[in-house]
Amino acid sequence: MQVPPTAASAESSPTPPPPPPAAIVYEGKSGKNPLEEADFRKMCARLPSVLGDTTRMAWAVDRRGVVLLLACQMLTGTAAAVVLGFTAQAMTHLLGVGTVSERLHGALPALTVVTAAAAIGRVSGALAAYADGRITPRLVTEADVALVSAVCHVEAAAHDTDGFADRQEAAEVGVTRTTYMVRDAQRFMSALIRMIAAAGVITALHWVLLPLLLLAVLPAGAGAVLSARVDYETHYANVGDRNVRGMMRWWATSSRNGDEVRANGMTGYLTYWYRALSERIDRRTLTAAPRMLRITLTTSAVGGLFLLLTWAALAWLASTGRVGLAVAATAVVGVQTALAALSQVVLHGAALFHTSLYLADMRSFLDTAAEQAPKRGRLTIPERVDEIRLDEAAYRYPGKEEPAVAGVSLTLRRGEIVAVVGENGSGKSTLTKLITGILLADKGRVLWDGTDLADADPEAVWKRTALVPQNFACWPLRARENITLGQPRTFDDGPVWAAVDAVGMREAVEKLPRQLDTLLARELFGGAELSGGQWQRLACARALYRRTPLLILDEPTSQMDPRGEHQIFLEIKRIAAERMTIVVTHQLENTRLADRIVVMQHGRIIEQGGYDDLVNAGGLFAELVALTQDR
Ligand SMILES: Nc1ncnc2c1ncn2[C@@H]1O[C@H](COP(=O)(O)OP(=O)(O)OP(=O)(O)O)[C@@H](O)[C@H]1O
Repeated sequence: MQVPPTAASAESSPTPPPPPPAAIVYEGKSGKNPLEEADFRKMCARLPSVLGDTTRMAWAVDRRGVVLLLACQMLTGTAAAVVLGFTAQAMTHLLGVGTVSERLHGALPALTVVTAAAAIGRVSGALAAYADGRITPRLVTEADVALVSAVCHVEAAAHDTDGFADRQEAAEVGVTRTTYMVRDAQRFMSALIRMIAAAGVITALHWVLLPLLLLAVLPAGAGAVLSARVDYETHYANVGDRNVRGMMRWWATSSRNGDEVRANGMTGYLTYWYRALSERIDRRTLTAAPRMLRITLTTSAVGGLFLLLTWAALAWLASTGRVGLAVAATAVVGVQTALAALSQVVLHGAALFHTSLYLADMRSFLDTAAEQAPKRGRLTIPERVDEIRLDEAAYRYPGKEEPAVAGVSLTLRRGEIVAVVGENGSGKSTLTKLITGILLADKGRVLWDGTDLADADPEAVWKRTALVPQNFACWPLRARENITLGQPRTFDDGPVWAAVDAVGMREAVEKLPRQLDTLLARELFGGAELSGGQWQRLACARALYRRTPLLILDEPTSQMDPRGEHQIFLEIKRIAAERMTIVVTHQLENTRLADRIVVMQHGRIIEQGGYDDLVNAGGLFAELVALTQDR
């Protein structure tokens, strides 16, 4: 394996050092950290809504679990209050007057209650953890499925908008954080209840203890929230890099790209790249560590000072006789309990707040995705379509100066085969996306038997389309689902085998270990793999199986042998009468089968006609044909 030269060796090397990963800087709306303007008060004010949201989401997945959780929390809190209250009573007896046995006897009823309440507290705590265990997995699944579904449902154009993938990555983190949501909320709530109970008891003993106690814990609270903020800032700064690292990880380690990686000697560069990017992420994370340390040290010092004051105040109250010894002893227990509960409130409150930041990313992404879901009309498309008409249709990708399709007028009729040709980037694939309504024209219209695609339900349109895209998917599904895409037409496999035959794949499928039931993923146990051309044949079978009024094949035979290609084009001709067929191709010989050839350049149609007419016309088509013959 060739390792890229280091900076030192690069100096003596005649080749330049490998370039570091590109820096990705996002600007604009989605590049703004939502925390930049948030302050401590706003953060605290956010907790009730986070609790409300958590409850609502949990309620939607498991009502009984939520009821159990809430009941357990009330019980835990009450038990804590009872323990503290009766400890105070027991103290009064134990530190009161009389013999040891008389004092113990007097304290016994209170001690019994303390024991029972403590036991109830433990049991309800365990039940609360059980309820959390019931709710959380389903909550995570719901959030995960909501995210996958939202991404699958957005307009295709949404993927081209600035920062979409990064916001999706941030939302993915939100989904994983859902795991902690209920746990954090539950711990926060039970600490809060314990704290209120303890604070009540302390205030009853002497009011001055309460403000001192609060002052002792608040700095720790501020510290925890500030640390959460620093942590989130780091996370936010790393979103872009993590996103591209995740993509590269898949590309570099997937066996699909393994041959290219190895034979092109890319392993060294890819691992260098991966390490370099990971180190950049680490550097940002490490920069945050000293800030975190400063925050923790400062807030702990201030908190410790106030705690000292609390104990001093208690000593002063007891030594000056302002409170009795029994009360002072109870106060010690109360202060300890309240302090522990307050620290927990602060800790879990900060954790909850922290989690809420990630969840907010998830929610905001889901909201954005909902806004970017198709908002077109509800018109349906009948089973039979006779004509598709493009009326000065144009489309410009976001962030591009020039339109990819710059005003195309074209009419396709049932029974017709139209070949679309043109040089790379001339707008052929974009045109097919406009015809199928994957993209909606910015200007002009696309009409299916008079129905404007902007007014039609996209699902209704896509029920009538079949597409073999240039970059087709090799689904890790069984061979059967790779053809039907999970939409069987009959209970038997007749139509599936018909599609297999149409692309000449019967022999190959019959040789698979479990024929149509074979999992087509070498990476999975029991899975099998097809060759590149066989996968492409399967992608064609998938489109042919659908039997729709519109069939679009974008470079359908680029990986096929002549026999496969011949077979596909025979099939296209055989079924052409019942549909409109569009074939995008650079194999100009294949355009001979078309009724009409459309030549595109810079997003416009510059020539149209039959093969011989266009060759004789001496235009771009003739030039391209001549180039194919110049060997
Ligand atoms: N998702 C996208 N975002 C931005 N620009 C795009 C996108 N897809 C395509 N383009 C641009 O639109 C123009 C037309 O692309 P299109 O894929 O339609 O060309 P094509 O004729 O199909 O090319 P090819 O023969 O290489 O497949 C090109 O300039 C391309 O860079």
